[in-house]
Order: sequence, then C-alpha cells, then structure tokens
Amino acid sequence: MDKLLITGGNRLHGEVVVSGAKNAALPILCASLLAETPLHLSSVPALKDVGSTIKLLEQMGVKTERNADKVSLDASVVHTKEAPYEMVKTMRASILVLGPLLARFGHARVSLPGGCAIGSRPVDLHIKGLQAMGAEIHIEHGYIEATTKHLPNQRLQGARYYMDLVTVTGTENLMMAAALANGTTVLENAAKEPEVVDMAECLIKMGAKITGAGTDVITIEGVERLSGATHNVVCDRIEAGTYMVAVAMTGGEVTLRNVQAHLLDAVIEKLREAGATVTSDADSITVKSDGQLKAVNIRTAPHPAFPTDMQAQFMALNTIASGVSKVTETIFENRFMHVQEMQRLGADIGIDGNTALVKGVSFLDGATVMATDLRASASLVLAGLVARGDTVIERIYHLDRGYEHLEAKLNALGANVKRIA
Ligand SMILES: CC(=O)N[C@H]1[C@@H](OP(=O)(O)OP(=O)(O)OC[C@H]2O[C@@H](n3ccc(=O)[nH]c3=O)[C@H](O)[C@@H]2O)O[C@H](CO)[C@@H](O)[C@@H]1O
Ligand SMILES: C=C(OP(=O)(O)O)C(=O)O
Repeated sequence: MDKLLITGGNRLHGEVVVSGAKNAALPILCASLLAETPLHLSSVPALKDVGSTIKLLEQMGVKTERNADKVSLDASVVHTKEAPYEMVKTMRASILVLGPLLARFGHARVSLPGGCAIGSRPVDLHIKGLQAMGAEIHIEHGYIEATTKHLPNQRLQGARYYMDLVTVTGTENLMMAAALANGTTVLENAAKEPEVVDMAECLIKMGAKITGAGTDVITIEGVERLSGATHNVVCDRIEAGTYMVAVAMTGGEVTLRNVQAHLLDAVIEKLREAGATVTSDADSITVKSDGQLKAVNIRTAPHPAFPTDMQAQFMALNTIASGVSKVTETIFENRFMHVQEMQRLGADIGIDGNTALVKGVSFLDGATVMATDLRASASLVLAGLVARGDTVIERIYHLDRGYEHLEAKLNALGANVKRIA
C-alpha cells in the first residue's frame, strides 16, 4: 500500500492551479442520469471517487468519454437502476444516484453508502424527502428500494419539505429528484454550499427550473424532461484552503489560480487572524506568511460558516501556532481521528466532547502516522511539511479520493514529498 514520505522544513513558493471540486463533480456526474442527451463537463478532477462514480454510471448503461479534465456522459439508455454494494461501499456520494434514478425511471435500488468514517452519516433525510414527494421506500438487506409505481404517471409529486438538519448531498439528491417531479417542490433549510449552487446551475442549463440555490429555500418547478448541457465544475475550495494553510504554516508566498476567493471567506478570515497575509483578485488568491502564526479558535458549521472539511487542516496549523485554541466540530461526531496521529508528531491536544484544546508547541517531530480519512490525511501532510525530519504517512489512499496530483503540486512549490511503496 502506498505511503507518503515527507521531509519537512521547506518554505513554499510559486503558483498552484486549483482543480475542479470533488464535491461538485460527483453530484453533477450523477445528474447526468436525468438527461436524455449527453452532458459535457470540464474541470472534472482526476480523483479516485470520480473514477468510481463513472464506473458506477457505466455499469448502469451510461456511455462515458473521458479526456483529461473533460467527461461526457450519455444517459439516453440506462438499463440498470441499481447501485450495488461493491461499487458504493467506499464512496458516500454514491447515494446521489437515488434521486435521479427514481425521478426519471420510477424505481431505484441503491446500497446504503460507505465513505469516510467521520460519523454515522445516516441518509434518513434523503429518504424522508423522497417519501414527502410520494415515493414508496423500503430498506432491505442494506439496500434502499424506492418506487413511484403507485403515483400518477409514476412520477414523483412536488412537495414542501423542511430538512431537520442542513444536509449537502441531501439537498442535492432532492433537488435532482424534484427537477423531474410533477409540480413544484420547496426545500426548506437547504444547504447553501457553493457545490449545491454549482449543481443547480448545471441543472438549469439542462432545462430545470430552479430558484433560490445558495439560500436556505430552494424552489424547483418540475419539468417533463431534461437534456444534456455543457458545464465547467466550480473550483475546489477545500483543496484551495488546504494549500493556503500549507503556505501559512511553512512560510513563503504562493498564488492559487482558478479559485474564487468569495467561496473561502470564513477560511481567509481565520488565516488572516492567524497572521498570514491573504490577497485576491477575480480568479486567484495569494497567501504570504513568515510561518509565525497565532492560534485561532475554529467552530465548524454549514456554509457560509467555517467548513468541517477544513477543520483538520486548521488543527494542524494550531499545533505549531503560538497560544492555545479551541477547535469545535459541530457537523460530524467522529472527526477528530487526526488528533491521535498529530500527538505522535509531538502536538499537544486534548479532547473534551466535540472540542479539541490545542496548545501550540514550538516544533513537531517527524514520525510514522496513519491517515484515517480524507481531511485527516491532508492535515497530516501539512504537519509533515513543517515537522523536523521525515514523516511517513500510511494509508494514503484516502488522499487520492480528494487531492488531484498532491505530491506534484506540493513539490512544484518547493516541498519534499515522495510516494513510496
Ligand atoms: C460528497 C460531499 O459533498 N461530501 C460533503 C457533504 O457530505 P454529506 O452531504 O454526506 O454531509 P451532510 O451535509 O449530509 O451531513 C451533515 C450532517 O447531517 C447528518 N445527516 C445528513 C443526512 C441525513 O439524511 N441525515 C443526517 O443526519 C450527517 O450525519 C451530518 O452530521 O457535506 C459535508 C458537510 O459539509 C462535507 O463534509 C462532505 O465533504
Ligand atoms: C468527507 C468528505 O468526503 P465524502 O463526503 O465524500 O466522504 C470530504 O470531502 O472531506
């Protein structure tokens, strides 16, 4: 199994191009199931989850063509409305085929999804939302079995649905389902994440009638059919944020290209509070730092507040910052798995419920650590970049789910990162 060997201590300088967002690309790939003609996407990142999603769609009958960051998907013929366990167990986003399959074909059989072990991650709100639209749903042998065969024209019915919790993929699943429903659906307490907005923009190009994406009330007027379109996936704000924290920690100056700063307001504010200088223009962000940072308190919450997918990276920053900080995780109940590994590098962190108390230390020491989930892995890479000597990160397959060409991008900035067997 591949590992990363990081020799710490190098400052980062130069430019890095931010990839398209995993969390926008995956739902939009699934949205191709709604269209009767081909959907053409660009800025699709070369990630393991993207490959798995394309494979899942292909086994349903979707014809795909992939050339660098461009993917075309033709779902004019879909012969299997099933997502089998073997294909979805590693990937949470696979649940996103449920809404489109049910809306377009009137039935779906989707294995309960896997994904990062950062919490129990139920999909009850996806299911309740579809039930509110009239679907009949049972869970049997680990599969969600859903049908609309009892409904007029076998079509989902528009409904008003309030989501108890803000759920990103839940909002996306229901938005896709509602796009082909009979009548109007109103999703209340909807997620406002930029990836939800990007998907809505793509669906609108496909012929959907959606208003309010980016606010907490999204209205979808169902249409008879959707067609393909051309869409460029929004930039990956979490990948961008990870590189921004890297520069803040190592010191140096890096410009990120293909990134919209307004998607990262909460992250940028915290980096400035920590002592980094952050400037931006229409599609770039520059981070400058002398590596002398102040500890910052973090509290994760749905967008536009501080993203849970950046919590581990800021924990890494706080381990070497001056002062004491509190990092509170409010979205996932098991998202502190990086703490134990950071302690192996010499970090001083205590956990009290959903809050970590981080006392900055003057240096970290390289050691062998284990990556436990995607962003935990990223945080260990950041720690390794500043640690004294060598850090070996095991189980890096998690990183390949979310970071395109990670070693190449970091090494181009001056880091010393090698993939070893
Ligand atoms: C592929 C993708 O886009 N993944 C992102 C998405 O995950 P994902 O969409 O899975 O996360 P959600 O927004 O759904 O989860 C938020 C919270 O709601 C809970 N919940 C969710 C759905 C449900 O039916 N019932 C329920 O209880 C979850 O367990 C969690 O505690 O948003 C998360 C929160 O920003 C990010 O960390 C993930 O990177
Ligand atoms: C938790 C994440 O991904 P997923 O929802 O795909 O597991 C993430 O991107 O940090």
